[in-house]
Order: sequence, then structure tokens, then C-alpha cells
Amino acid sequence: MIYMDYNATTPLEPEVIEAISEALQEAWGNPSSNYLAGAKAKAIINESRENVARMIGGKAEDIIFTSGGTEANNLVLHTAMEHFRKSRSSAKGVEGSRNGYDGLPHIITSNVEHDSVKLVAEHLQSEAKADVTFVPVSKVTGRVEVEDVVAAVQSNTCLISIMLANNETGVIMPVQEICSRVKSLNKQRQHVRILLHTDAAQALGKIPVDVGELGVDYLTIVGHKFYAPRIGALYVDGPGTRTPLHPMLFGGGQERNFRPGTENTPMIAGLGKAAKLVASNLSAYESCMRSTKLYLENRLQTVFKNRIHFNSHYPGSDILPNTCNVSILGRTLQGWRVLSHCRKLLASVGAACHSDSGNRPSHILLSCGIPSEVAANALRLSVGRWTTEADVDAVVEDLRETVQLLEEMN
Ligand SMILES: Cc1ncc(COP(=O)(O)O)c(C=O)c1O
Ligand SMILES: O=C(O)CC[SeH]
Repeated sequence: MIYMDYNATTPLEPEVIEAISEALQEAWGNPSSNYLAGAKAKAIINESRENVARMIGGKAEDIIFTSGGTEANNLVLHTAMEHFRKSRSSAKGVEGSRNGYDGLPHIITSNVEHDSVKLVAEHLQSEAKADVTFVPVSKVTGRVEVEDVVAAVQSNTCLISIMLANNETGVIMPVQEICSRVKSLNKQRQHVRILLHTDAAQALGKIPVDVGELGVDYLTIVGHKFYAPRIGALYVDGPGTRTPLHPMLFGGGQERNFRPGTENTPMIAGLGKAAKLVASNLSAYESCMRSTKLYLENRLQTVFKNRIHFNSHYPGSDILPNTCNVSILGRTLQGWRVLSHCRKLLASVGAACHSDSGNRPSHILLSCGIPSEVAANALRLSVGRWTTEADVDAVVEDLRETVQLLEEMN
């Protein structure tokens, strides 16, 4: 079988497995314990924190380990709600400062976010705890447009959360430009500070990610997208000092009380090792995945000619180097049907967490302006660091044979 679903999850690099097993064997102590076994664990955690910070151009003290990206994203939206409430209570009594605090906290996000942002925002909205603007991506560029985000800002806006790259289309969002514009707004606003978050899950390990260049207050890190284990982290620019961070959990004081619970040392060790590999090899990873993806697109074009629609080709938009969202046009060639008949290819029609959504076309692709009958045939092919041209040849031949079979069956 040939795996081409690296946006869903990645295997662990051998060096990462080695770091995890070493921590399991040698650093099993409680990191808070004051004897050698604990000190060993604490040292591994500190080294990993440094490596994760280095991967994104941040400082170690700005990294908070979490169970994964879902927790990190939830922590940001929870913090924004608390930020609004505390800002409002401190504004009470100050003449004229009540403006902007009447009503609910307002969140701005896009209509193509991962469910761990989308569903949290929808929940807050349905519970009348927040107003939410889901800014639609442009159907021309597949990208959320800066002017549309800025136009959505209200006096009670307390958070803007826009993913750095989309998991289905691979489209890279203009987060740096959005942050630059909103920081200027914040300087002149009399109202609550607008916090800035990006979910970088799909970008890390594929393209350069630098928190200073982006200008974000928060950035979500997801290990299992860059050959690390199922653990994550949240970058916060000065947690509790420059940038608010309000815990969802209370307990033993770990992670400076921002995320208590005895640390998962082996998984943190793996995250740190994977981050170190990204920091050292990103340029090679990126160019290798890009050349493989381009070879895949060329082979698909050659074999399927005018029956192929590339769902990630948007004028003026940058795309992740590993992602190829493509539809083979034909009445009987729905993506799920093609994949279920392929003998070698392992891929998806869209986000793994939507895999139980039946055979409906991806709402992400429909939001990007892909016609329904084309979106229904979508295949999300995402290559990895070690995907070869031979893998591509085998996958394209598998698709060719499968299409021929399905069309002969009908
Ligand atoms: C864009 C994006 N954000 C968040 C997540 C959630 O991360 P986790 O699976 O660690 O909860 C994922 C992947 O699952 C993702 O692709
Ligand atoms: O896009 C994916 O498959 C991961 C998020 Se559910």
C-alpha cells in the first residue's frame, strides 16, 4: 500500500521513536520530584521546550505543552472569553470606557477552520456566550481576504483566529498581513484588545513558521503532522504577562499553572526531537515534498488529461508544498468510491475527522467555490517527506486502473 494522507497524520521518524523510548526507560520519574529520576525528566522537558520554541522562532517560556491541537485551540477561545470578561470588569466606572463592552464578546474566524476552532465558536454562539463572524474565504483565491477580516472587526471583537494553512486545500492564509493590520487597530482602539491566533497545525514541518514574522499572540502546534507523537503545544507571546492565558484546568501547578497535570515526558521528548529535525531540515523537507507533489500533478495531468480538476490551484494563493486536492471528473467517480476501489492508494476525500460525514462533498471545497459535482469527486492527496516518484507512478497507475474499472462497471 502507498500512503498519501500525510495531512491526516504522519508516522514517527525513527529518531523520534528513539527519543520516546529512551525517555520511557530513563526518565520515568515525576518531573516535579526533587531527586535524580525527576530531574532527568525535567531536563528532557526543558530541552524539548527549547527545541519546539526554536522551530517557530519563539522563546522557550512561551511554549505550553498540551494534549494536542484540539486542546490548544480550545484554550485560546476559552482565554479570549475570559479576556473580554476581565477587560469589561476593569473598564467599569471609567467614564466612557463602557463602549465596546455592551453585548457579548465577538470572535472573528474563517469558514474553513478545523473543527477544533469551528465547533468551539459555534458552541459559544449557540450558548449565547459570544457573537461569531465566520468570514467566508474568497471563491477566487480560496483564501480568507485581509480586507474582509478587518471589515468584520467590531468594538467588542476580542479574538481573531485564522488557520495558517488549510488541511484540505493546502491554501496558505495571509495571517501575517492580518496581524499587522489588527495590531495597528489595537494601538488606536479604546476598546478591548483584539487577540490574534493562528492554528499552524498543517504548516509546521512543511513551510517556514516564525511567530515574530507572523505577529501572532498565539500559535497552535500539532505534533502528529510533523512526524511527532500525538501531543501538542500552544505558543503564547509572554503567557500571563504580554498576552493573557487563562487555564481551562486546575491542578498540580505544572506548566506554570497554565496547563496542570503531570507532564507526559516521553511524548514531550518525541515532540522536541521532531521539532529539532524540522528546525534543521525544513528546507530539504519542503523542496522534496514540493517536487514530489509537482511530479504527481504532472503525472495526473498526463494520464487523465482534461478529466482532471485541481481543486487547490487558485490564482495568487500559495499552497502547502505537499498537498494536491484533485477531482477526476465523471458521473461514477465520487472520491469515496474511487478510494474504496483502489488497490494501493491510501488517501482521503477530505479531513479525517469528517470521514463519517457520509458521501457529502466537503464543505471546505464548496466554501472555496468548487462546484458540487467536482467536490464530490475530490481526492485529497498529501505527500510526505519520503514519498518517492516511484510511489507517485504506482498511485497514478492505481487510479487509472480504478477509473477504468468503475466506468466499465457502469
Ligand atoms: C488544522 C488542524 N487543526 C487542529 C487539528 C487537531 O489536532 P489534534 O488532532 O492534535 O487534536 C488538526 C489535526 O487533527 C488539524 O489538521
Ligand atoms: O485534515 C485532516 O485529516 C486532519 C484534521 Se481532522
